[in-house]
Amino acid sequence: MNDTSPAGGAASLDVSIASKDYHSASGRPLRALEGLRLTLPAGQAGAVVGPSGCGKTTLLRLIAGLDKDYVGTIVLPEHGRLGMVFQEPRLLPWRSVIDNIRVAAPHAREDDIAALLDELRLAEHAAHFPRELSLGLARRVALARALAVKPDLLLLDEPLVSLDAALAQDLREMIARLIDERRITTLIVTHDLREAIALGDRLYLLSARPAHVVATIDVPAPRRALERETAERLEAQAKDAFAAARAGSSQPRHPSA
Ligand SMILES: Nc1ncnc2c1ncn2[C@@H]1O[C@H](COP(=O)(O)OP(=O)(O)OP(=O)(O)O)[C@@H](O)[C@H]1O
Repeated sequence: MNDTSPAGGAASLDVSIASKDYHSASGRPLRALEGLRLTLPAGQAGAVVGPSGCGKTTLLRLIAGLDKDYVGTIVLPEHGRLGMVFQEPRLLPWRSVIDNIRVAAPHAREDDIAALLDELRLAEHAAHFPRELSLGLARRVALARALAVKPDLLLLDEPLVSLDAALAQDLREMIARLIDERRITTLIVTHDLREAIALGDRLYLLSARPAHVVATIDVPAPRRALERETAERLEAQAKDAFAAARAGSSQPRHPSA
């Protein structure tokens, strides 16, 4: 019924999900995704934006191979090594920060781990335990852990949610720099359009549940130098596409940015 596989030479992420149903305790099916297709070119950052409860986390879980109960095909970038950061950092509580990273990436070189800790401003926390970390710090450790495996695909689920504005901006800039420098194919899930525009090279706008892509918008490069005017234009364009989808004219389209 489904197929999740590393690409045989192709480097992009290709997702084609005919349907994903959940089954409630009463046995009534709940359709989370239907006819959802997206392609993310290698080395790019894609941002999946959609209303609360539309199926964003479900989509990430399918791509990560954590849930295989769906109808469709998912082709991962070559080699298919995944790094994932969940909304909750999910660190091992009995391990220090550096050991959390070592356990997840046993083949990582110590100097690569040290460089990651430096880049994420975690060096002074290397010996700390998760209970000693704020949510913002724990997210950074989770990100370091995901990057330490040198993923072919990085999956980020609402990386900035529940952080105050200053911390969110700080982490957003760190993520943008890391994925730009390392050219990691990255898929970010968010409910926040501005966050998506700040982090994504390409935006995938999802409909309400059952989710499908109602529009794909390319963010003009270079993303980091995006002018406020351009960002505002993209935001308006995305809002129009969401409104059109809600009004029922939700034909998939690819407006030029
Ligand atoms: N294990 C499950 N069993 C039954 N229903 C589920 C399960 N997981 C998710 N759902 C339902 O599937 C739908 C999509 O959920 P999902 O968490 O993927 O949405 P989301 O867009 O990530 O939501 P949010 O923005 O609130 O994080 C929701 O209606 C949710 O209640």
